[in-house]
This record gives sequence, C-alpha cells and structure tokens, in this order.
Amino acid sequence: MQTPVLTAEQLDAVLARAEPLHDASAIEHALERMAAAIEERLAGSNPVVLGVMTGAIVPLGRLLPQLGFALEVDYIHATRYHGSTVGRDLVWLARPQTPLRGRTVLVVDDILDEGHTLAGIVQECRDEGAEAVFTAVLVDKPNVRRVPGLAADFSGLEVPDRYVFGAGMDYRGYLRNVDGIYAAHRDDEG
Ligand SMILES: O=P(O)(O)OC[C@H]1O[C@H](OP(=O)(O)OP(=O)(O)O)[C@H](O)[C@@H]1O
Ligand code: HPA
Repeated sequence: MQTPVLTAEQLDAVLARAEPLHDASAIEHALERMAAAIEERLAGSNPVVLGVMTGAIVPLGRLLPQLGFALEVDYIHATRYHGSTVGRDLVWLARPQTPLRGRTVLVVDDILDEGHTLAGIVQECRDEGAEAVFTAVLVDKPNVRRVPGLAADFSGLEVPDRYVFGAGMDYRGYLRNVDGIYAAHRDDEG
C-alpha cells in the first residue's frame, strides 16, 4: 500500500496551529456576492465556465447553482504548485474539450496568488479564439510578486500574503475540504 504523504494526526496539528481568516459564513456570503456580480455581467452571453482543477472544485461547485442563466461547464487543469507550497513552472495536464472559438469564457479558480496560472490560462483561452475572457477567484492574495496588471474580474475574499488553505485550496494536497480559510503557521510553510 502507498503511504499517504501526511497522516491524519499531522493534518490535525497543521489545522490546530493555523490562523483562521474567514469562516464558513464569510465564504458563503462572498460566493453569493460573486454570483450576483457574475450574473449581472454575463447573463445572456451563454458562456463556457472553465473550472481550474483541482482547487476550483469547491468554489465552482458552490457558484454554479447560484447562476440562473444558460452556460456550459468544462475544466482546464494547469498546475504550478504540485502539492507544494512553492510555485514553479506552469504544467498543462488537461485542456478544455469545449471549442472556445467565438465564446465568452469565465475562468473560475480558488485563489489568485502570483497570477502565473490565471495569466497562462487566459492566454490559452485567447489563443483558442475565445471572444471574451472573464476571471473569477474566491480568494485574492495581493502580493508584490503578482504578474503586473493582473486582477480578477470577480473576487470574493482577500487574504494576507501567507500560505492559505481550505474552501478548495490545498495544504500539500490535503485540507481542501475544510469549510473555512486558514493561514498555515510559518513553521508549516516551505
Ligand atoms: O496565482 P498563482 O501563484 O499562479 O497560484 C494560483 C494557482 O495555484 C493553485 O493551483 P495549484 O497549482 O496548487 O493546483 P491545485 O489547483 O491542484 O491546488 C491555485 O489553485 C491556483 O490555480
Ligand atoms: N494556498 C493554496 N494554494 C495556493 C496558494 C495558497 O496560498 N497559492 C497558490 N496556490
């Protein structure tokens, strides 16, 4: 049997010493505000909504039932953290199967950090002929390493420049299922 990278006991310890940033109700309200803003802007455009795997699972799954207009759902998988807390080169694991030519696209992700992932995906959508590309992230982490000029069209909550997890965001592949957003203790980063 393959040994898990982290044990349940280790994860309990990471969670216990992490700093709570946003609770479940703050996340719920942020997603409601985002859904209203997205609906106001994109209703009638029949968009392709692209979830960025894997972190988008939670925000996308919670946003979709709140979007009351015609849309298609697909996913794209590009990663640069590979279960680590340090970003590297963007690696493409899956491109969307839905033709994007002439379409309005809404890219949904859990977090905008340095921005290389979102910038790469937006460029990919444009290269595939998308007519307009919008971006939505549950969490915005402003920082000096951000790709210059990059901002999400729709965002929910801000976090400080710390390694965060929960609400879809992972800590070394785990803790995406935590219903709150936490900053890892400095000793647990790196
Ligand atoms: O703004 P950036 O610095 O580029 O980082 C943001 C990206 O990093 C995370 O993905 P990750 O590569 O960890 O894959 P995951 O979705 O499987 O967690 C997150 O889900 C974003 O897609
Ligand atoms: N947490 C989880 N995933 C991430 C982060 C983060 O702070 N930054 C980029 N991907």
